[in-house]
Amino acid sequence: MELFVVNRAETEQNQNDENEEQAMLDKVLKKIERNKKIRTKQKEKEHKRKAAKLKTIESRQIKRDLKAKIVPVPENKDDDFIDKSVEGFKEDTKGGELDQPSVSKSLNVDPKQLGFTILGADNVASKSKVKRVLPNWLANPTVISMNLQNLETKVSDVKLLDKGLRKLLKANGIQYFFPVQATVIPHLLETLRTNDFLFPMDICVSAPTGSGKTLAFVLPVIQALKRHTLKKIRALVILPTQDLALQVYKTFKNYAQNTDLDVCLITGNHPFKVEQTQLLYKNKCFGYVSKVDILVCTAGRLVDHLKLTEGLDLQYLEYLVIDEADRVLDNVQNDWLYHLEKHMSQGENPPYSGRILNLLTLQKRRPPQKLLFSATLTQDPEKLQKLSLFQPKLFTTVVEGNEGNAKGADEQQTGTFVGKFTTPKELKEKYIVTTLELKPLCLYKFIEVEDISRCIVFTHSAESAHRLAILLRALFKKKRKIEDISSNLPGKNRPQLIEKFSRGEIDVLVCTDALARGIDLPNVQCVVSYSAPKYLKTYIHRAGRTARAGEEGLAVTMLTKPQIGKFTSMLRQADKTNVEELTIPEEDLEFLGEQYKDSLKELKKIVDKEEKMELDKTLSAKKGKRRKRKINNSGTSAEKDKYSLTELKKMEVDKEGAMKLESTLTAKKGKHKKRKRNNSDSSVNK
Ligand SMILES: Nc1ncnc2c1ncn2[C@@H]1O[C@H](COP(=O)(O)OP(=O)(O)OP(=O)(O)O)[C@@H](O)[C@H]1O
Repeated sequence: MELFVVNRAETEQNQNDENEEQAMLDKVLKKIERNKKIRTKQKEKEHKRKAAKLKTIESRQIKRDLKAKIVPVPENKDDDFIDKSVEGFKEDTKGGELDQPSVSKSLNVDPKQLGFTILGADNVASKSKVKRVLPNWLANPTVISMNLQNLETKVSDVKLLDKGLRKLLKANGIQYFFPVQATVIPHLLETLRTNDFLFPMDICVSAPTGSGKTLAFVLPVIQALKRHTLKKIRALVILPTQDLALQVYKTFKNYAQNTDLDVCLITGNHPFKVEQTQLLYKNKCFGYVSKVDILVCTAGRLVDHLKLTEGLDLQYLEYLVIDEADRVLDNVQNDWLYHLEKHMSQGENPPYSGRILNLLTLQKRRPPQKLLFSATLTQDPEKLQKLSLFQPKLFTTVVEGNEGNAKGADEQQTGTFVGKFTTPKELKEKYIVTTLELKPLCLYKFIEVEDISRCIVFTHSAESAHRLAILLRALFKKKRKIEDISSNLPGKNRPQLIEKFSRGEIDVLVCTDALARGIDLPNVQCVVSYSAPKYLKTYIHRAGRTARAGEEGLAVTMLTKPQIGKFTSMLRQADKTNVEELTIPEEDLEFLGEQYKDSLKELKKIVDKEEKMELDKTLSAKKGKRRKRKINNSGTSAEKDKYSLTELKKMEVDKEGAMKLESTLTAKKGKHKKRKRNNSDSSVNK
């Protein structure tokens, strides 16, 4: 029985195993079947995908063939966006129809109907150039003549101009107005008549260097302000550099001499406190009172005063003049416009929220009239937008072709005129090709051969200006008086040097671009760009230091061979295609070899000496600082007082403070002496 039981159990066990095996087998078979199905599906998909790909490639090929022959944009003669000079744009002279390609014809595809460029084509026709669309006021300016030779407008003919000002002009030798003055002055005087009931329209003036832009704003501003006697800052004139601000200040002073108007200059050339006292004073009854009607300043110094001068009030501003406007607007470091607007919005409700200069018109308050001037005025509407110009008007000169025809005339009629940077007609331009090693010698030879006696040389840095001046001095010996001027020079010395050059006491002035803009120096025969200018604007302003006010002048640029291409293409932007090369034969330079070597040695000697002096100076300054620290830490109070007195005197910052300190010191000394005497007397008595 037991055995039977065991056998039965074994057969049952075997049966179970077989079943399990079968189930497993079924499972595997099912899995294989499923995988097979998936694979065939995938294969089908792959097949379909390949077929589709083949189809797209074929269709693309067809499109490409088609595209290669058709013109993408349908004809529209009035469309400014189509640059008709683009290759492929062929006009049928008979019917004005587009040149229909044969393939498109055969495929029965009309490019006019297509009207779009087919993407992905190999032979893509070059894209048509997108033309700038300017605001109407920029596209349709009032064109000013560039001719300073045949002047037509007599000063006495401009009856709108005040008699006193006309007299002063004559006294200064001005009989006729230059074209920019003849156009802008009457316009501003005319708006002055309507200012009381209409908000004044802002103006932008773009005219060549030396064409008399300064008087175009100085005279109307003086005439407008002298009508009322309210002592408030009513005109703010912003300039990019100290030297230029000083020059404009002098012009204002000159023409405001017979009026009650007070002109003030703030550029940082004087201590801050001194400038503050020039601007205003504090009255016990009325608080802060302005001493100024016309404020001439640099943007940076204006920001300092807006932030720190209590009582400075620009709420009564009638004119905001920005000379060299493109340069001033580029001045982002101090963000003068933001600070000015913030200042002008003081007391506004709601408080400052940006663009106050425009908000004023919305709030029906008279905004200051903005007058922008430059020889290279920006035509970037976005930059001008920053100033929130109110119904602006553009006055500009046009580039004249060789035949004397104004090129811009046609464009002006079509409303696409954008103007170009222009230089005076009297300016001659040349370039000299040389190597870096021979450049100074080349310059020397050029000045000598051309017999140039009044010349400005521009270099890229203060250091190179200084070294070039030393080298030229060594080369010329005493034949020419040469000086260098740069921002490294202390503030007071710069105007002195400029004055000296104006008086003719300096023959060659080597400088950096700090002097490139606006500076009006008489009778400059030639301007040399010793370092090639990087930008067209820089070139135009440098060259503009000569050929001013209708005089003749020469601008020479020194180039190395690799610089020629970039220079000529830069000039092409201003339509200058005939600037000639001026050759200085190398043979002429060869026999100067010994002289050049000696001069270089002298340069090295002087530079070494200067560097040593500079080092000594820094060392003594450090010593001074250490001494100061020592005295502050451990010195007696008498020593401290004496030290701070000398420091104050040195700085000339607070003369009153220095005097007070001096008097307390002498009083202390007196007391000390008295005490000593008393002591000795008492000891004698004893
Ligand atoms: N109507 C005029 N007749 C004679 N000379 C003039 C006249 N107007 C201005 N000038 C003189 O022309 C020179 C150049 O004038 P101004 O400095 O105003 O030129 P600008 O256009 O401002 O030049 P820049 O763009 O370089 O600043 C000055 O010496 C000035 O005295």
